[in-house]
Amino acid sequence: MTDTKRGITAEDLYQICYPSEPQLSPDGTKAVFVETKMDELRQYQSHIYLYSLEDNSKTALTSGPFRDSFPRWSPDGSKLCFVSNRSGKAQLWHLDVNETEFKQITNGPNGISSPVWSPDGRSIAFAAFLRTGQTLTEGTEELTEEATPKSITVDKMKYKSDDSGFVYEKNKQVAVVNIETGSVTQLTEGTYDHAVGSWSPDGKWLAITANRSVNPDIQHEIDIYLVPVEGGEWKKITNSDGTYAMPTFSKDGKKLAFIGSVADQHLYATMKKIWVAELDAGTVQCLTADWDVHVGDATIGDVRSPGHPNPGAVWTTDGQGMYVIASEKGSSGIYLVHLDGSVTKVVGGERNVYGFTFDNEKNSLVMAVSDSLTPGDLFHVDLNTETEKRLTDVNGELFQEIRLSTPEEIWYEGAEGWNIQGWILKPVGFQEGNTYPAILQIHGGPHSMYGHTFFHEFQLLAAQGYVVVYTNPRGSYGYGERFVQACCGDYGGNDYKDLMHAVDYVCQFDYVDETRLGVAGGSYGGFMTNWIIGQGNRFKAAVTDRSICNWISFYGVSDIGYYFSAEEIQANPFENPEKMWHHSPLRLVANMETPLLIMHGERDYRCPIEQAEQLYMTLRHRGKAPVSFIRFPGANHEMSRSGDPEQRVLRLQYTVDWFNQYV
Ligand SMILES: CSCC[C@H](NC=O)C(=O)N[C@@H](C)C(=O)N[C@@H](CO)C(=O)O
Repeated sequence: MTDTKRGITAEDLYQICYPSEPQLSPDGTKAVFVETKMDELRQYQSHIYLYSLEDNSKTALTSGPFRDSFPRWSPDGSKLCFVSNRSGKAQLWHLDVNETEFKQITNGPNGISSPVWSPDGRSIAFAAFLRTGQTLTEGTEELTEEATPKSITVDKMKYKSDDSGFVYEKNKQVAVVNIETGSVTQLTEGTYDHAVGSWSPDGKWLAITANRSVNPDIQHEIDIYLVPVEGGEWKKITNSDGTYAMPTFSKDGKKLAFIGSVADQHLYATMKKIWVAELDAGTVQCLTADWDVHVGDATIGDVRSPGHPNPGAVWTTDGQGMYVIASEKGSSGIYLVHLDGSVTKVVGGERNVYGFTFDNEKNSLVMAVSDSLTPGDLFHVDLNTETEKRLTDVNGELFQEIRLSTPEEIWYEGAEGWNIQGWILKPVGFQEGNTYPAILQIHGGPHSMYGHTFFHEFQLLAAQGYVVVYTNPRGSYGYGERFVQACCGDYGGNDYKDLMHAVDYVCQFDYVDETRLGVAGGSYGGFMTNWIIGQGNRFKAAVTDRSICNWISFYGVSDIGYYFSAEEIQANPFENPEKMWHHSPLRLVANMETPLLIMHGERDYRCPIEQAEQLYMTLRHRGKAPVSFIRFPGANHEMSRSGDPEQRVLRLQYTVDWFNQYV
């Protein structure tokens, strides 16, 4: 039979869509969700859809060239609110389920996010960025952001963020809007960032998070607070000893569950745990202290933008536990954490659960799931019968014409005999007896996890005839706390060896042509790519994206530089510049002879473009290896995942062209 299917292309990105944020209605008969896709102008659109679990119909509730998100049911299920940029900035909108008209509720000067309904359905709490002195005034007063100032006085260290740009004068504040009158009450103020958590069941308290330390530049702790909605004294729940997030009240209002980690020497290289506060007793306890698994979705992909609102800890009705997403060995699933600390896997499998909504009455859920061959779809799970039903197939038509490669999982011996997990993607159209070039892909973070999720770039390389190898070296999530922390202070040491052992492992297969190897990675993965080509000429070509090459300059220019390198490199430029330099690939340029493609976003504040500029200039000056430098105007660190669609496609094309030319 002739295979009429084709390999995936870079431009297929324009067709790929995905659902997210499923939210079951209070009666459990329907779910709303967000579907994100690109329009004919190659701009993102996201719309709110309604899925009826009774007749399996799917209806678009919103449309047009807008980004709609955060759909949330009112407690009685008669209304929906959502966030939309349809009037310019992201504002809160409101929709009566039986009507088609939307009503704008907020008019925050810099947009709003994260709406949460009050239990009586009269108000909605939300978060908004506000400049010092700026307020969320009542009603619909027209407020516009001032023009770019002629000068900027920087008087704090956390003054820019890759995500939000220059935040020198803005802070995230929590407010409550009455949906009938539109009156807004701002609950927080000052030069601190706050985030909305949940309402107490009696509607009197709002659980929020904030870093209100004396010096938030240096003290990174985030605390949980209870704020009385009608005014009065706040209650501080945690003790400024860690970073805590997403507090949710138990149904009886007596407990608060949240996700976080204690701040010891590690801020990032620490797995998130589940915590519970007993509000009357004033105690806080870590429920999962002995569970060596990261709470949250650590999976890294390149189709969905990271940081989709995650349900956090979802209490069971009997208050005896909570459902969470957690990440293990390349998969993320749903787990039930009991109050006694025991944990039951509720939804497993080789896949990436990136969102869910639970129906306690029916003991069922709707989840958003990706796997190696699916960018994302919604599934209904009935936990009584342990049956699953696929609700959407949003890329079904497109993927009918595409031949994808199915990854094969590998476990191999890394440095010090450690067991390392990885995957091999054989070329599309693979034929026994043939040999193929291979590309090693390295993820960033370094505290993230490759896994059972869709990766367009890998499929594209497989379609171009490459074997793609991707593994989780030490530093990755998914294999316990010791594994996550094992790269700290040793960048380019055993993490590098774990990756080289992966290359040795795949080169033992007859189908891999070990004379035709390439290497690619982004961010920390770009650091490692630079490091690898500084070690010798094993690879024929390399692609380094949003990379780090010099920890000394990174310290002062990255939004996280001054504390990220303290933990990850375990050095700073004023006490131990030698160590900073020792771990900097720029130190190794004299050895670099591998043809290198450098790609970087010009507005990347995480790994600023000066990193790419230094590497490019030094390599050009030496003139030993072909080097090409592609700058992406306006792009930030997230460009390859959620940036301008045309830039994303260009980036993929440059990558393929570079490997096709040199490998
Ligand atoms: C504020 S998040 C903490 C820093 C984060 N590290 C996570 O482990 C990070 O941004 N690190 C970059 C250097 C990096 O490697 N980023 C990765 C993962 O987001 C990337 O692919 O860009």
